[in-house]
Amino acid sequence: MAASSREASVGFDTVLVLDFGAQYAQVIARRLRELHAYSEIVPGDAPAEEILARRPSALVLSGGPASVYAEGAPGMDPAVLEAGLPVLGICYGQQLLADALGGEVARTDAAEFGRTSLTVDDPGGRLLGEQPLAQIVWMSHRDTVVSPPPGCRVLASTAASPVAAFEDPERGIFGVQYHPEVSHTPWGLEVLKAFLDVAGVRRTWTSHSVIAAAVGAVREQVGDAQVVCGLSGGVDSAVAAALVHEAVGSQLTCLFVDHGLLRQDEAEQVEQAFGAHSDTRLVSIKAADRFLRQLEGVSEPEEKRRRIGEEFIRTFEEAALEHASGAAFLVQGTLYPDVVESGHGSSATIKTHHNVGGLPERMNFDLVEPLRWLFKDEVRRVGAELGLPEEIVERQPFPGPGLAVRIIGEVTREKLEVLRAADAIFRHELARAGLEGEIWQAFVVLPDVRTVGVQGDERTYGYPVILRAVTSEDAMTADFARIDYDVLERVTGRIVNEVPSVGRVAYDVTSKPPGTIEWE
Ligand SMILES: Nc1ncnc2c1ncn2[C@@H]1O[C@H](COP(=O)(O)OP(=O)(O)OP(=O)(O)O)[C@@H](O)[C@H]1O
Ligand SMILES: O=c1[nH]c(=O)c2[nH+]cn([C@@H]3O[C@H](COP(=O)(O)O)[C@@H](O)[C@H]3O)c2[nH]1
Ligand SMILES: NC(=O)CC[C@H](N)C(=O)O
Ligand SMILES: [Mg+2]
Repeated sequence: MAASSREASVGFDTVLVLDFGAQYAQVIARRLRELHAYSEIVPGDAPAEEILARRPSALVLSGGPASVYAEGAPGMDPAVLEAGLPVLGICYGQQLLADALGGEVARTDAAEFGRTSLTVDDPGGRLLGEQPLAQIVWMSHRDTVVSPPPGCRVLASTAASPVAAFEDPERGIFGVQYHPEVSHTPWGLEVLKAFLDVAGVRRTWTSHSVIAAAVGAVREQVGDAQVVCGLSGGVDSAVAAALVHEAVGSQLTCLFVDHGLLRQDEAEQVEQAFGAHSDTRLVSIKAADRFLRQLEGVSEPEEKRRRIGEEFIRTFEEAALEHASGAAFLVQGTLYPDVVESGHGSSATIKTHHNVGGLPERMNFDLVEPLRWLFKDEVRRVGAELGLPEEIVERQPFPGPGLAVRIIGEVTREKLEVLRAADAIFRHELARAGLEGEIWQAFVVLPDVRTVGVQGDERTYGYPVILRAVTSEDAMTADFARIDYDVLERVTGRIVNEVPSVGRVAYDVTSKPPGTIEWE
């Protein structure tokens, strides 16, 4: 069905991150890619054949919540280590490596969480050889390696970790107790870079080479067949469409669906932006009635996504018959975080994004997803490189299920109107205050409750709305935006005055985690 990972990595040296349940295995993959080494995440316990079939040039073992000496602790197929690939273990990964190779791991008396002072005791090694002897690292552990595997030299220590880093470059074995992937470890990126250098990983993964590889893979996948692309006006589908257009030109027809869950004036704006300056055929489909019918009486978020995902596919199928000679390939702008959050590998399912887990079992399409292995910032760079205008490349994300996941409970036409009006005011005022650039996403949420107020000496009993604005790097983590109270006051004043049924406005100050960006 979907393009396999092997197609994505053709022509690039690949570093596989074996995930042992780390909170942010993605962050390791991101950092490696920042260093221009292509990286993907696989479940830590995947069979050796599966891992080696990807022809990795090196492996990184992630952190994880378990203790290696505990019963049932996640481990790896021993044949993976026997293959002799360069390996870097991080935290749990380091402990696993030590345990597998004859070292010793034990619980320490003093756990280390957060900022920790590290001493490089042996500056003669490859991993830390170029680094300051005293430095700050970020730790998150209770267990520690007390003796390294025979043949490995100890490079560094902290108060609670006698073996905070070890290596045997001859055998390609490296381990660090701390987290080089997080920005709180100032010399962390240098650790990863040193590892890639010793491992001989070629760092050739750039937007330019990504485009060349993706264009080739798309051509090979679709041949001279007709292709349709779900185009939302968002960054991901715009970049996916541009890539596919580059690959197969006039075989591509883009389908924009107005499902009645879009923001104020959005349909017209998308039609204008993409109809005007693009040489790709764009078909605009009015489908509000059928989507809203599917959502009648539905309040559970996963069920909303599933129904919307299915209705998208049915709409695309009909449109492909009518406008694209029954095209059997569907291009989607699916990104890596969509895949990860929908419960890929060993990560938990947070929400089944409509375009991944929300897809129906039966459909008449093979998927073409050239961005399935990319993070958002990487997609933006690819878009810029393909020459897409800045207003498209820098656009804030908007979820495919649209306002349906911002109306808590059942979606009705009346609630859609209330939310659209409030949302337009919030975004307009942010733009006026010049804050759009620093905010990842800003929107309004309509909860399923009523609230008492007083306006013009009269009791009101209307909706509260919640303003949500976040900063983020890749939507995997996020923080609430520190918006000026004056701006919030202006927004609130306008909303309660201009949207009659809203009597109260709140600002959401939750980060992700523990919240998610959307409320559903
Ligand atoms: N209104 C729509 N019409 C057609 N296709 C859509 C629509 N909304 C979403 N899709 C499809 O679902 C995919 C996933 O949606 P998603 O919102 O994650 O991406 P995007 O809209 O392209 O970019 P962004 O994340 O920046 O909003 C899109 O890339 C597109 O293929
Ligand atoms: O196309 C989409 N289909 C979905 O079902 C979906 N759910 C969340 N999002 C968007 O994904 C990013 C992360 O959102 P969360 O923190 O709410 O999980 C944010 O950018 C969200 O807007 C979706 N996009
Ligand atoms: N962050 C981690 O990988 C923790 C590893 C292990 N659970 C410990 O406490 O040491
Ligand atoms: Mg979108």
